[in-house]
Amino acid sequence: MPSLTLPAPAKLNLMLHIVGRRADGYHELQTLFQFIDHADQLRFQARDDGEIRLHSDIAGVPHDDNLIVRAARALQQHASCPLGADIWLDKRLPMGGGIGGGSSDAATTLLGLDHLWQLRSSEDQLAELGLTLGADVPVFVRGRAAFAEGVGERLQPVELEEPWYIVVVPQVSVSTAEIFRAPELTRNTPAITLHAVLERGGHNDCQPVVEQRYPEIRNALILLNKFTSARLTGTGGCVFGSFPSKSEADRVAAQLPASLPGFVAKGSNISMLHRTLRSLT
Ligand SMILES: C[C@](O)(CO)[C@H](O)COP(=O)(O)OP(=O)(O)OC[C@H]1O[C@@H](n2ccc(N)nc2=O)[C@H](O)[C@@H]1O
Ligand SMILES: Nc1ncnc2c1ncn2[C@@H]1O[C@H](COP(=O)(O)OP(=O)(O)OP(=O)(O)O)[C@@H](O)[C@H]1O
Repeated sequence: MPSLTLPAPAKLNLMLHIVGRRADGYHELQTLFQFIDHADQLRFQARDDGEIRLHSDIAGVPHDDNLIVRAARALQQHASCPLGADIWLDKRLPMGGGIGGGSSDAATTLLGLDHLWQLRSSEDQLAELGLTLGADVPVFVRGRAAFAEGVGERLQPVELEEPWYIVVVPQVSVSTAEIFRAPELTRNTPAITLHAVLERGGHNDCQPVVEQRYPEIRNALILLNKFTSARLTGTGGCVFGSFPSKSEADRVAAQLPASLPGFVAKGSNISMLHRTLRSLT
């Protein structure tokens, strides 16, 4: 049976404004997504009996709840595909870190199995299917750095600088739902244009809430701020800062305490997944 190995890279939210709330409770955002070259790895092998089997456990996530399995089944159903898959995951991205690991795994599964099963679904179809799995899945399906509005589904591709980042991983997991439920969260930041974001930057409305509730994350921000302007990604807990070169980023990373693990990765406007898929065709 044919097999395929693909990366599921992380994203950063370079800014994240909350501009309103929908009737269903979901928040309307304006956010700038960029990918980084730091990724989970997934291997897919087709099966002819229609079974979907993920052979790698994630602590605390039952097999059938894993976004990889849910994405595979959603695609199978959408395309009425009789094939199945064995799937192996090498988990390298921290969970609950705000760098989108679960969403990226789901997107890689949609694109990987679409390729392996030769379904030839359109990018629009896969992005729509992805949105049913999570608000961040469509940007990973499309694989281009983007300004996102709505709950993250209205995407405008953007060309950004591609600096090197340090991503610090405080050893706490933040629940996205908890931060969006917080009464003190700012939900009425005035909407701005993409032009204004690119010219003046922005901020992350979740950051004050997370800093107040998680002292470890506040400390990480204080520490990284000594070297560069540090910010929270998504609802946290990862914190990042940018540097003009890998050597600069490595030099600063070497000075961070062992209690604050992290990694250095290059920013990218085209995700590693899409670069890998292009090299296959
Ligand atoms: C914060 C971001 O990471 C920014 O990229 C995303 O908007 C979150 O995306 P995600 O992790 O895919 O989130 P989902 O799994 O769709 O939602 C988790 C929970 O967060 C809340 N949620 C999420 C996204 C959103 N725009 N408004 C919300 O209120 C909802 O309570 C939801 O039940
Ligand atoms: N394949 C998967 N990888 C990681 N988490 C998964 C996966 N499948 C389901 N989950 C569940 O999703 C939760 C969120 O995981 P994820 O790593 O995507 O968080 P995140 O980086 O904070 O995401 P986001 O930036 O989208 O908020 C996990 O705590 C876990 O319960």
